[in-house]
Amino acid sequence: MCSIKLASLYSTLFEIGVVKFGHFTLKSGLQAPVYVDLRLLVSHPDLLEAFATEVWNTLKRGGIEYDIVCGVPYAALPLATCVSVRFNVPMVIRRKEAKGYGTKKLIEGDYKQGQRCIIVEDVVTSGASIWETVELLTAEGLTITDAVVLMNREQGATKNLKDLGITLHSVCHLTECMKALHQLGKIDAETVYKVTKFLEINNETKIPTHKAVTSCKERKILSFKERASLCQHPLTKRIFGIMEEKKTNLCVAADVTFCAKLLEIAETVGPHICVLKIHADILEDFNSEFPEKLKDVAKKHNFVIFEDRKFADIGHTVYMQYTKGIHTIVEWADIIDCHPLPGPGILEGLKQAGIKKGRGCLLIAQMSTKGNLVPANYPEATAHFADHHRDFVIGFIGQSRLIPDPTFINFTPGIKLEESSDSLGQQYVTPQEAIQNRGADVIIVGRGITDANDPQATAAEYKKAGFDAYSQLL
Ligand SMILES: O=c1ccn([C@@H]2O[C@H](COP(=O)(O)O)[C@@H](O)[C@H]2O)c(=O)[nH]1
Repeated sequence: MCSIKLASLYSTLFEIGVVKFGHFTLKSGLQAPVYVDLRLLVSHPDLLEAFATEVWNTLKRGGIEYDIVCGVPYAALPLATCVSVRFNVPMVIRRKEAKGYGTKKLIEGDYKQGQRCIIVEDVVTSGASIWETVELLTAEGLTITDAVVLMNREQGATKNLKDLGITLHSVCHLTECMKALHQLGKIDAETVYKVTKFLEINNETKIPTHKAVTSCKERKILSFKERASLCQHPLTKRIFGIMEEKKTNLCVAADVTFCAKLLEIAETVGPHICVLKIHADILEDFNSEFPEKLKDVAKKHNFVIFEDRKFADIGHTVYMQYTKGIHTIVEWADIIDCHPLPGPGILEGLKQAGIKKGRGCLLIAQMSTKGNLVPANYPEATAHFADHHRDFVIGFIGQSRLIPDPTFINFTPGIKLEESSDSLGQQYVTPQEAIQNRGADVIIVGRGITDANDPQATAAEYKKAGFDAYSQLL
């Protein structure tokens, strides 16, 4: 049972449209029957102040001591500001991006190393945004052990943050709010049932691990030349050699539907790339002469060919998909990729055909798309898998570096010069973000280059951005 005071606050939240019931898509891509939009609080200063007082009381009841507050940008900034002003606690502001001029600070405000900071958040699902803020403030020397949230959706954040050493204090819980609204006659039993079921099924959302598992600070960054010298697999050695010689870590994804167009792109971007990635199955006029023509261009411009087939079946089937049919991929693709999901059999099947031809395989550890279902522990399991198949696995496709081993190549798709997304869930980060913060070695760029007015000049631009980003780490 919640207090009368909280019940009346819940009722007001419902009246002003902060808590809504219906069909919503969350930031993670998950479809939910309930949505909490606390950004609306800024239009109700009395309510904002009432909740700031509840935040303060929650921390007081928990006996939490702190010197500074910091709101998770941007939605929790008004709440943190209100706590700061109302209770006279100094505040710092975390910027989402460093300023490109002046001090280039990521945190605004005065603070000293070792000061205790409390993180203030409006709503939590997995706790990812709180954790991002904790990581950043900790790197700046602040001490963080606790966070406080206004509305806990009860979908895993408390446990996720506890596992990371952060105690989460919650002013309101979604189930409690829903029960209060039902008792007050604001919502019906069916809505309560739907939301309860949704929360039961989705109570273990994870903090996505898109940041490099092994950060650049923790591993020594080697030049591509040094990495080539360490490799056992001839193909990995060759790719690092090309990267060093051509000063490029750019892979172009030529997703076009006619062979002539693909060959034209290969000619145009060839001088700027180390790898050309294709999807042979989208070529409407694929024919037996095409692979030979593509191999000639690859030889001329010194790049390797990657067929992004994303194999995902049992060993016997993938062996046939790799070697038979109209594409006979094994005959011309230096690199292929597969999902490790089916288990070791998939690699055994591909290896039977690929090893003797000196081919290599990338394991798909993470996807770049919004709402993808890759579980949090999948990338680590993929890394383990790679370790046991070094004779064929040459690296990973993913959004973060999985293991520091410099003999694996990390390819990252979802790259554009500006952070953005497409209408079908693709999410883009910049070459700098992918390489410097997420540990990518090779950036995969598709439409950013192929749809540009001048693909050659744009490829040169991406080549420079990617190579500079890596060189700055050395
Ligand atoms: O997680 C993944 C895995 C593969 N891709 C592939 O990369 C390119 C990206 O093309 P853009 O035009 O730059 O979006 C495309 O061929 C995908 O099949 C990926 O995007 N995400």
